[in-house]
Amino acid sequence: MGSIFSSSSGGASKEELEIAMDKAKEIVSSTSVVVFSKTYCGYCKRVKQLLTQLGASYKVIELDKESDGAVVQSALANWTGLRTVPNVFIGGNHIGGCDSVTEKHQAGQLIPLLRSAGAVNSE
Ligand SMILES: N[C@@H](CCC(=O)N[C@@H](CS)C(=O)NCC(=O)O)C(=O)O
Repeated sequence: MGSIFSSSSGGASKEELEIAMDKAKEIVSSTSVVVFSKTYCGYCKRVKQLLTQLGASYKVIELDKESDGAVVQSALANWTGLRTVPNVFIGGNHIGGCDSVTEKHQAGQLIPLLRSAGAVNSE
């Protein structure tokens, strides 16, 4: 039985957090690029636009549309230390939020990461 606070990010039970963590890890390990996002989040839109512009294939999990989205967000925070969205993973590695993705792109590191993850063509 879930906690009565299970819909809030701060009140998930240990079991709910473990289930959400397993789910997040399964998605990250089986997908080359994952953006944990919220539909109304401008930073998320920026990241999704950049990835689209670079021709990358990526999976988006809109946490505000998932019934367990708040718990998944808490599990991601425990795992990565990042409480906000977007929360981006490439090739199974944690990249971070919009600022980190943008910095990597400006440093010329994003496209190589996307290539080695098989998310863009590598010619
Ligand atoms: N500096 C962060 C900003 C991200 C941010 O502030 N995201 C907001 C949504 S637009 C957020 O996650 N707020 C808390 C929440 O929605 O739980 C980044 O570069 O990703």
